[in-house]
Amino acid sequence: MVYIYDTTLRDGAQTRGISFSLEDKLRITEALDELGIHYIEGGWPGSNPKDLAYFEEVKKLNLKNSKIVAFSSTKRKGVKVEKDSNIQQLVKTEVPAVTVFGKSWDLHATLGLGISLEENLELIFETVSYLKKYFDEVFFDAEHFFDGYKSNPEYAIKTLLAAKEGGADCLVLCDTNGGTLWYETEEIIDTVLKKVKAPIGIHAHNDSDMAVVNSLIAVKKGAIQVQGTINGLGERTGNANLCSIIPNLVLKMGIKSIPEENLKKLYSVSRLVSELSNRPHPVNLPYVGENAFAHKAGVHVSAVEKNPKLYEHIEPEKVGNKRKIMVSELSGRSNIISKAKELGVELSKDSPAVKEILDKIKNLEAQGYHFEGAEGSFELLLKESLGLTKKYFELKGFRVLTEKRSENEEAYAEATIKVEIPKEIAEEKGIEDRFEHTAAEGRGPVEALDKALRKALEKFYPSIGEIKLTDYKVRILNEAAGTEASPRVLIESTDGKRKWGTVGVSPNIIEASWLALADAIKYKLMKDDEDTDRGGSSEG
Ligand SMILES: CC(=O)SCCNC(=O)CCNC(=O)[C@H](O)C(C)(C)COP(=O)(O)OP(=O)(O)OC[C@H]1O[C@@H](n2cnc3c(N)ncnc32)[C@H](O)[C@@H]1OP(=O)(O)O
Ligand SMILES: CC(=O)C(=O)O
Repeated sequence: MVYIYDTTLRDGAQTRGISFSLEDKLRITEALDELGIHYIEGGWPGSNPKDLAYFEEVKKLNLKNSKIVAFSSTKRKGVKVEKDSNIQQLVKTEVPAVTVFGKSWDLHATLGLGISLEENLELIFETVSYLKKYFDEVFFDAEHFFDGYKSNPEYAIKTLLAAKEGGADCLVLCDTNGGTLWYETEEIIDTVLKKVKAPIGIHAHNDSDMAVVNSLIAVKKGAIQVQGTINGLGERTGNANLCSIIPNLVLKMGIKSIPEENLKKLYSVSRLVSELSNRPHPVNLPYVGENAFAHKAGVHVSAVEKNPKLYEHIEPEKVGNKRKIMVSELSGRSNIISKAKELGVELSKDSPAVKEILDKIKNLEAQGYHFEGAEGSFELLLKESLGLTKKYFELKGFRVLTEKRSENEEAYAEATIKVEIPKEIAEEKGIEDRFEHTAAEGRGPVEALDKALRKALEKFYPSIGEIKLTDYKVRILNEAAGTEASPRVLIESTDGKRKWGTVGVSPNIIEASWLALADAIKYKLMKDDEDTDRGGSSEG
C-alpha cells in the first residue's frame, strides 16, 4: 500500500503568484477527500492566521477518506520544545497527524541554523519524541536529504535515525532543491534502506524535471508515502505532480493506493485547483490537460477512429478526461468525419462533401484562419456546406468611421450597416420590409459595428439580445509584412447556455472583426433553430 500525501495547501501555496483563501483551502480539502487522498497537509499553523483558522474550520468538514496533517519546522534552537510557538500551535490543531521538517544536510544545520551537528540531532529527536505524545502519527521531512547524503552520507543517515528514535512513523526523504537525477535517487534509497529499518517516504521538487520519476523510483525501491501537489504546484518549479503520480502508480504499476474508480475524479480536481489558483489550466499536463487526449494530425485521427489505443496510452475516461478531435490544415477526412459525428452529422469517407469541406478548411487555414479555437465557425462551415442551416441574413454593406475631435477628447466610432433578410424568413415573421439600414455608436469601431448589426437584426431575431461577447483577440499574421499583414480576429461569445468561438481573417481588421462577428450571430441563430427542431425552447 502506498499512501498519497498531498501538500497543495502548504508547498503548493508556496508557488509564485498563488494565494489560496481560507474558503479555497476548504474547497480543495473536500475535493481531495472525495478523490481519496490519504493525507492532506493543510498548512503551517505557526505561519499565519489563515493557516491557523484553517485547522479550526476543517474540523467542521465531514471528511470520509483523508487525514488532515499540520506542518512545521522542528523546534527553534535555544528554545524548549514545550515553549516553542510553532510546536505549540501544532499541538493545538488536534489533527491526527503532523509533519516536521528538520535539516539533513550538514551545511544547512551549521550555516542555516547556526548550530552544531550534534545539537541538530538533539533538536530533531526532542521535537519528534515530544510530538509523539500528542499525535497518532508524526512524519519527519528530512529536508535536503539527497544533497545532504551527497555531502555527508553518515550524517544524513544519523538525522533519519534521530527521528526514528524519537518515534517518527515515516521518514520522508526530501529532494528539496530538486536537483537529484533518477539513478542517484535509486542508489541512495538502496543504501538508506539497508541502514535504516523504517518506513520511508519521498518529497521531490521538480527543478531537474525529475520529480515524478524520482517519486516513482522511490516507490519501486520501497517508499510507502509519496508527497506531491495537484498539477505540480509548489516552490520554484514545483513539487511532484500527483495528477501524474497517482495514475502511474495505480493504472501502470498496479500499486495498491487510491481506489482505481476514484481516478475518474482526477480531472475535475485538477481543474478546480487551477480555477482556485486563478491560473489558466495548463493544457499540456499529462492525464488531466485539455491536450492529453486531443488528436490533431490526420494520420492520428484516422487510426484513433479504428482503435483509440493506437495513439492513447490509457482510456481518457479512466482519469475523467475526454478525447478531442481537432480540425486544422493537418487534418484528413477522418478529422472531418469524426468532428461531424460529434456534432450529430453522419458522413462517410467517400462522400464528396467531406473532401469539399476538407479543401475549404485547408484553403482557409492557408489564409490565416484557425479553427481550433473557433469551433463555432467550423460548425457553421460544415452545416452551410451540407445545406443543414439557413442563410439568416446577407450583408448589403457597412461603413465605419472613427473620430477623435481633440487631444483631450476620447475617440468614438459610428457604424452604419445594411442587411437583407431572406424572403421566406421575413414572411414567416410577418415583416414586410426585409431590408434594414441602421446606425449605431460605440467606443470603438467593432463595438459600433456589433451594435448596428444587432439593431438591424433584432426585430427578425429577438434572441440575439442574449449574446454577450466575452473575448476579442487579434493576432497579426505574417508580422514581417507590417501593415500589409492580415489580422486574425477570434471572438468568444455566450448566450448563458453555451459558449462558442468564431474567427475572421482579412487584411482589414474591421472586416476580419465583421467576419467573426457575423459568424457569432449566425451560430446563435442556427443553435436556436436546432433547439426548436428538437422540441426545446430557443428562450432557454
Ligand atoms: C523546504 C520548505 O519548503 S520548508 C517550508 C517553508 N515554508 C515557509 O517558510 C512558509 C511559512 N513561513 C513563515 O511564515 C515564516 O518563515 C515563519 C513564521 C515560519 C518564521 O518566520 P521568522 O521567525 O520571521 O523567521 P524567518 O522566516 O526570517 O527565518 C526562518 C527561521 O526559521 C529557522 N529554521 C528554518 N528551518 C528550521 C528548522 N527545520 N528547524 C528549526 N528552525 C528552522 C531559520 O534558521 C530561521 O531562523 P533565524 O531567523 O533564527 O535564522
Ligand atoms: C519539506 C519540504 O517542503 C522540502 O524539503 O522541500
